[in-house]
Amino acid sequence: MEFEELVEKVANGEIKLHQVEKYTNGDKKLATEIRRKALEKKLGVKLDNIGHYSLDPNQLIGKNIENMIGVVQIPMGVAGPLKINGEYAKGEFYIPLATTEGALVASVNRGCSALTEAGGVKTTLIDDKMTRAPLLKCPDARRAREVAEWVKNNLDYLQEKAVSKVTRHGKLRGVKPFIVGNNLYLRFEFETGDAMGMNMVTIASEEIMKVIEEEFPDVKYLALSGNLCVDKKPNAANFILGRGKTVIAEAIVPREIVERKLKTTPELIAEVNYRKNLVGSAQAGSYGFNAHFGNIVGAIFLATGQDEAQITEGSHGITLAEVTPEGDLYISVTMPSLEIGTVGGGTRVPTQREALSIMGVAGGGDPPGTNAKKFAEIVAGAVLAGELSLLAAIAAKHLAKAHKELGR
Ligand SMILES: CC(C)(COP(=O)([O-])OP(=O)([O-])OC[C@H]1O[C@@H](n2cnc3c(N)ncnc32)[C@H](O)[C@@H]1OP(=O)([O-])[O-])[C@@H](O)C(=O)NCCC(=O)NCCSC(=O)C[C@@](C)(O)CC(=O)[O-]
Ligand SMILES: NC(=O)C1=CN([C@@H]2O[C@H](COP(=O)(O)OP(=O)(O)OC[C@H]3O[C@@H](n4cnc5c(N)ncnc54)[C@H](OP(=O)(O)O)[C@@H]3O)[C@@H](O)[C@H]2O)C=CC1
Repeated sequence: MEFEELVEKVANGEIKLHQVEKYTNGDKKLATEIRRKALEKKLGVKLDNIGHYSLDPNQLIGKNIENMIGVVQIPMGVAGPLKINGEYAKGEFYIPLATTEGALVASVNRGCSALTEAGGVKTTLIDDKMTRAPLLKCPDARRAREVAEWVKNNLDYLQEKAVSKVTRHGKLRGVKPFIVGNNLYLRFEFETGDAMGMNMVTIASEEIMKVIEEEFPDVKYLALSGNLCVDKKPNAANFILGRGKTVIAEAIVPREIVERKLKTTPELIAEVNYRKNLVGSAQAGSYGFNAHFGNIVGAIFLATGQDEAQITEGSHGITLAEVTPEGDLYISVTMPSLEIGTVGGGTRVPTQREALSIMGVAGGGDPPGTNAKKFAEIVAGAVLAGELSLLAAIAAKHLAKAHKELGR
């Protein structure tokens, strides 16, 4: 069939959007063009910019996207250099940020400048795991408790019998059972190397369920995700137990730098932080005891091919600010659930992979897991820079002015 005829048939519904590849000999780039042209025709709109891209749909469709019609472009800026004294990230880093919010990159850049001049950010990884919590319906709570005990005592067996069959890097390292009435939620914890790990742990958890169904025929495996994982929703479980990387970034910023570069004082930053980020957030019932983790996490996620829905949990966390006995500023960010990876998912899209390469974290680490850990430390450092700058701007009453000048 000719191009125009195919466009017409897709526009009038004779060929469904997801069936176009059947008529292009599997050429996904051509199918992408046909879908977009058909949509233009049907809706009477022009989609020229969406149709302008360097990515190859043949590499993306079937791995990263379905019904592809083109690409959305988000401007990418860079903040830095940011000096990080981490356990995995050591040195000065530039941070790619994809955003359309004017003043955001300038703000993170200012934070990087102040922190680097102050000697850098110290980062500490507290925990690293990806979780999946299948749901089992048991005859009663007592049976649920028995099953949970069996699972706790048989992790090595489950690793060997189930997990190792479907992944090399995925390792079952723990389980936290929750019982509600006759429902059993098994929150499995896995190491996932450099992958964020959701596909890996989902596939592994299904294998585990097969073993459990065999072992406990009276127990009904009902759902692979029982919502105690917890994926892509604000929640207390991840805030308390952690998910993905749990990471802390901290720094001491000398008073002189706070006054010169941030136009305020350590005392005012500490007071604004206490009354806004701690008291204000408590009153709001928020899991974000911070000013804008979501801004920096979101911009880095979009730039580097992370799962954008997990910005939700990335926005959880606490910012602390206090004046040291020497009169300088101590500031820290504690991020309980930063779900990120440097392999898999959107990280293999060429533009996103280039963004990861700016930080020296594209692909798998040697040994596996070290690249993702390094990336987590860099993200936490960037979040600290963003918090410092925004808190300072609010303390100095510069927020509205900054957004008038850079954001409209
Ligand atoms: C805008 C600034 C940085 C000006 O800050 P300033 O101190 O007036 O700027 P400056 O010209 O004196 O320069 C100081 C440093 O800022 C950086 N800088 C300065 N200008 C630029 C620029 N154009 N591009 C890149 N970097 C820039 C740069 O690093 C420079 O130092 P240097 O490196 O030159 O030694 C400051 O006012 C600021 O950070 N404001 C806060 C803006 C912000 O954080 N916005 C985030 C979004 S707000 C939001 O979405 C969340 C919110 C607020 O609703 C959450 C909540 O409820 O709290
Ligand atoms: N399935 C679901 O329920 C959900 C899926 N997602 C999506 O899942 C995707 C991410 O899943 P994820 O599991 O991270 O990625 P992948 O599914 O791509 O799994 C990672 C792959 O990389 C391989 N690998 C090679 N080198 C390494 C290394 N150094 N460290 C770790 N793995 C390595 C793994 O092999 P091996 O396994 O043999 O170790 C595996 O095949 C995203 O697209 C996300 O949007 C998000 C939420 C839920």
